[in-house]
Amino acid sequence: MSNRPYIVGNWKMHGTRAMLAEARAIDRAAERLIKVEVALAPPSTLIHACRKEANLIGIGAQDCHPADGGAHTGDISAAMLKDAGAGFTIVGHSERRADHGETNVLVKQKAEAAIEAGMGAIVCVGETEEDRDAGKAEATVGEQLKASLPEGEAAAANVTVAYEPVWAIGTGRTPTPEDIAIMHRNIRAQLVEVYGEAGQEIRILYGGSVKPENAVELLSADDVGGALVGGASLTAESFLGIIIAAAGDDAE
Ligand SMILES: O=C[C@H](O)COP(=O)(O)O
Repeated sequence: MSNRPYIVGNWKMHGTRAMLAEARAIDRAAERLIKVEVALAPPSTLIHACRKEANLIGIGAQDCHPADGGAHTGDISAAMLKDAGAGFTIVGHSERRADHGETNVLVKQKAEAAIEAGMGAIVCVGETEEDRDAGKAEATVGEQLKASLPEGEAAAANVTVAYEPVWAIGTGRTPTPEDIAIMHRNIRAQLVEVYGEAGQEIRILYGGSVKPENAVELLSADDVGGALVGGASLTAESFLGIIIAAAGDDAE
């Protein structure tokens, strides 16, 4: 596992070509922040343009179809995303699980399709507020993970896990660093169970209302390998605030 924190911006359904200036500014600043690995997942329509504008940061997708190709109107395969310039894709984001009824089985197929196409896969998991209130947060995330993690020879080397409590996404609410550490410890144990020693090397990101003001605290929780950032990744100014927080002493 790279020791560098991995900070990924998920632009969700935001961004026209006017936002390429933000990608350019992030890319330019990332040159100085060599201790942080930075990536952006813009909407698919901007992947190619972002790849051309930004040379240093990673560019990825927010989803992919599990099939190689075929009669799937409106969908995009992993190979097409790779061809457009994506080096990874997010799969199983809670917004897709909720809005499109995506199951763990489908998330696993998508992760495997991404890896098969030569990309990385960021597999998202996270409990709802009801799960947490019922004391089922760890069990829920454990079940999601068990059924969503990709199999295959290249899986462990190309998968990243993002723990995103659904109730923390876009709400300004966050778990305590202790709660994050407990969840990441469980996720780590499961990764080792599935992938053996290679599971120790897989990065586990935290996502959910990460902002420049709370990034140091959230990133300091045990076994947090970086952050998956939504709203605060939409401007270079706020995203760089998080990247600088992640860089710590190496910011300048
Ligand atoms: O993919 C990113 C997460 O859903 C977090 O979004 P947020 O930072 O706007 O809470």
